[in-house]
Amino acid sequence: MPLSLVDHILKLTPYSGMAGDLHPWQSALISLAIVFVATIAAETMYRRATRPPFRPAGKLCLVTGGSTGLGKALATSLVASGADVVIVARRPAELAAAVKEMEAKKKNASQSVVAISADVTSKPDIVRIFDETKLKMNRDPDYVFACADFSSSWRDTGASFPKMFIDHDMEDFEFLVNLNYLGQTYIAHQATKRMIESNIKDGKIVFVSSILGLMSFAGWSTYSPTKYAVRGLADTLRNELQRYNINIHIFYPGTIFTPGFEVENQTKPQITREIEGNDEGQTPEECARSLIKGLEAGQYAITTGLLTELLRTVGRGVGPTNGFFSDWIMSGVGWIVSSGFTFYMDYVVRNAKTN
Ligand SMILES: NC(=O)C1=CN([C@@H]2O[C@H](COP(=O)(O)OP(=O)(O)OC[C@H]3O[C@@H](n4cnc5c(N)ncnc54)[C@H](OP(=O)(O)O)[C@@H]3O)[C@@H](O)[C@H]2O)C=CC1
Ligand SMILES: CCCCCCCCCCCCCCCC(=O)[C@@H](N)CO
Repeated sequence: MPLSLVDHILKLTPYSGMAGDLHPWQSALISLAIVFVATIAAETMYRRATRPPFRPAGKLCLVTGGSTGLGKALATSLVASGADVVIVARRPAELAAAVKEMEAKKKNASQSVVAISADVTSKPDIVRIFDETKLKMNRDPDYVFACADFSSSWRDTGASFPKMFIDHDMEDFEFLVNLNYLGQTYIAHQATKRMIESNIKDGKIVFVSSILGLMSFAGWSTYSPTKYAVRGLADTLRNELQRYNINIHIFYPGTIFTPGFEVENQTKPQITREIEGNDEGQTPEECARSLIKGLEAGQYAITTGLLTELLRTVGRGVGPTNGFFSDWIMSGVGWIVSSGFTFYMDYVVRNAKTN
């Protein structure tokens, strides 16, 4: 029998004695394994060569919602890695306290940490955020992180979340679209303009969605749709802004133990609590670390653990994977698990004694 390609390769190895003895099936299987390993190696090399760089040292980072919770943990970590940071939120006292904490984390004395009090739902404020940044820092931001959220802010609006659909006022829906969806849209829009104007190289805009941008259930009728919407925007801009060398990322955290989380728990229906109880949760610092790890790996869609990984891969739609084969395998598991979730969530809702 003529020698197969595998036999020729075997002859180059310490197993050269086996050349010619292989069954055609064995040859075929070994060939497949070789192709598989070579493809994964090529993919890994290609990803490394093309991944958008994340090097915060010396960069100007703008973090909305940077005074508490995830935004604050993230901004603090950016300061610790040598970045200049601007944090944006409304309440001046929280901003000042956060800046003070961050000052202590600076790597070198020349770094600046600045706070801007502004409302991301106000169009004039959006422009002012970038004008003030330029005035105070003398340049436009390299990286923009859109972390501002409703959670700690509903107290002064009268709106409250989460609730059952029928218990909401119509204004509640409008409020969250303005803050969670339009707030991130406006920030990204203005950031894009400034980055193009200033010819920023490898600029970054990071959107913050949620596990509730990948799945939803009872209690989240106002919030979850805005987090799905953020994904629609991120998917669009990831494609469109490549022309300007602006890299887009979207983050899907699960439960984070933040001030916002405490506030939302005040109105959280029992059903919502019960379903959410399956999520372990993270501290803001752990969550910020997950985000940074994903940025370092150059991932477009970044998650925080197995649960969000399963949902990300099973619901990818059309967009980049974080690994062609690994995501494929993960999505197979996700396919089964997400069907289980559906039965479970419906069971909880149908059998609940009260809302
Ligand atoms: N906590 C959780 O369980 C989860 C949170 N997320 C997401 O993570 C992000 C951060 O959440 P989290 O850390 O819990 O939020 P927090 O409520 O702890 O912090 C919210 C931040 O946003 C600021 N903010 C609120 N409204 C506005 C506004 N109109 N203009 C400017 N700044 C504003 C707040 O300051 P101020 O009120 O002074 O303006 C504060 O700095 C959000 O996008 C949230 O949706 C995702 C998954 C889970
Ligand atoms: C087989 C049975 C398993 C059932 C699994 C169901 C798991 C669901 C976990 C959902 C966690 C929701 C976190 C909300 C995060 C968020 O965005 C809010 N905190 C808003 O701030």
